[in-house]
Amino acid sequence: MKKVLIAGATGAMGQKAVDLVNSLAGFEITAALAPTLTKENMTDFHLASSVQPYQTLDEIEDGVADIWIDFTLPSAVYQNVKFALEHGMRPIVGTTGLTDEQQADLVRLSEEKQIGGLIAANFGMSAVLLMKFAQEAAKYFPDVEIIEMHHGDKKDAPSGTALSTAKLIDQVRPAHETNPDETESLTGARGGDYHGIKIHAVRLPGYIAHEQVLFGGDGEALTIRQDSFDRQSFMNGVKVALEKVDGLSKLVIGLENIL
Ligand SMILES: NC(=O)C1=CN([C@@H]2O[C@H](COP(=O)(O)OP(=O)(O)OC[C@H]3O[C@@H](n4cnc5c(N)ncnc54)[C@H](OP(=O)(O)O)[C@@H]3O)[C@@H](O)[C@H]2O)C=CC1
Ligand SMILES: O=C(O)C1=N[C@H](C(=O)O)C[C@H](O)C1
Repeated sequence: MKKVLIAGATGAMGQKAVDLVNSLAGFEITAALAPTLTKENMTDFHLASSVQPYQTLDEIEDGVADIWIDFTLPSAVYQNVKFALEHGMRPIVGTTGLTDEQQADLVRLSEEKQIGGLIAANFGMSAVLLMKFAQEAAKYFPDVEIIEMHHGDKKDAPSGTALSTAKLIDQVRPAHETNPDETESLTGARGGDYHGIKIHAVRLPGYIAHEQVLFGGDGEALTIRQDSFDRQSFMNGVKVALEKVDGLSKLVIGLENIL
């Protein structure tokens, strides 16, 4: 039986992860971490009374879990994953907001400790395919902008998926010219900028997680779009990660690299 700790167990994604692990044979939630989680309110979050609740990292005992699932906050994820690796737990990380330096640092630590895990900006198949198709299209359409649309509670912008999409496009797109005369009469009107790729972040109630990649060419355009209508859609990817994490020898970046 693999022992699992869920960090962010009280959150929107953490709750989906709790239900997933509760439903899987061969895995057991033994611990959960969230600042407001207590012995008293644990069952409200579908956690069995045998689960050890923690509110802070320094309370967590050695050996309490083999696998660390993380759906927390951009401000917490680096310390969490570092803690997991330093205490022999295999991280499966969905939380966004890690900088390139933080990610590289965690990969180095995982190599040093020889502990496998996964960091995935998006566990949904439609988003993984969107990123793959967008990278392919960028070889032929260097003029591209990204629009990501999320629920109003999202803390980080742009989304991790949009940033990953921009990085993948940046790896392959040919050099191209931008309009040197462009100005903004309203700051931010042209969106965020990743190496010349504009990213526009929309936050509205009713939305869950959606992304469009717009390519423009001479007299034609290509739009690639994905929609996550239900957070349950991310759980297929988390399940694959749970099944494969034992076979990984370091932190892998991107769900596509373990499929
Ligand atoms: N990779 C993917 O496929 C997906 C990734 N995400 C990402 O997952 C993350 C979480 O999203 P979501 O569930 O919507 O967010 P929520 O705000 O709903 O949940 C955040 C959770 O983190 C907990 N938390 C807050 N601070 C800490 C801390 N210092 N240590 C540990 N836990 C903490 C909160 O606990 P409390 O309730 O006690 O405050 C809560 O349980 C985001 O980064 C989001 O972008 C989201 C969807 C899919
Ligand atoms: O906060 C969310 O909801 C999501 N976060 C991830 C991201 O930032 O890309 C994945 C998905 O977009 C949902």
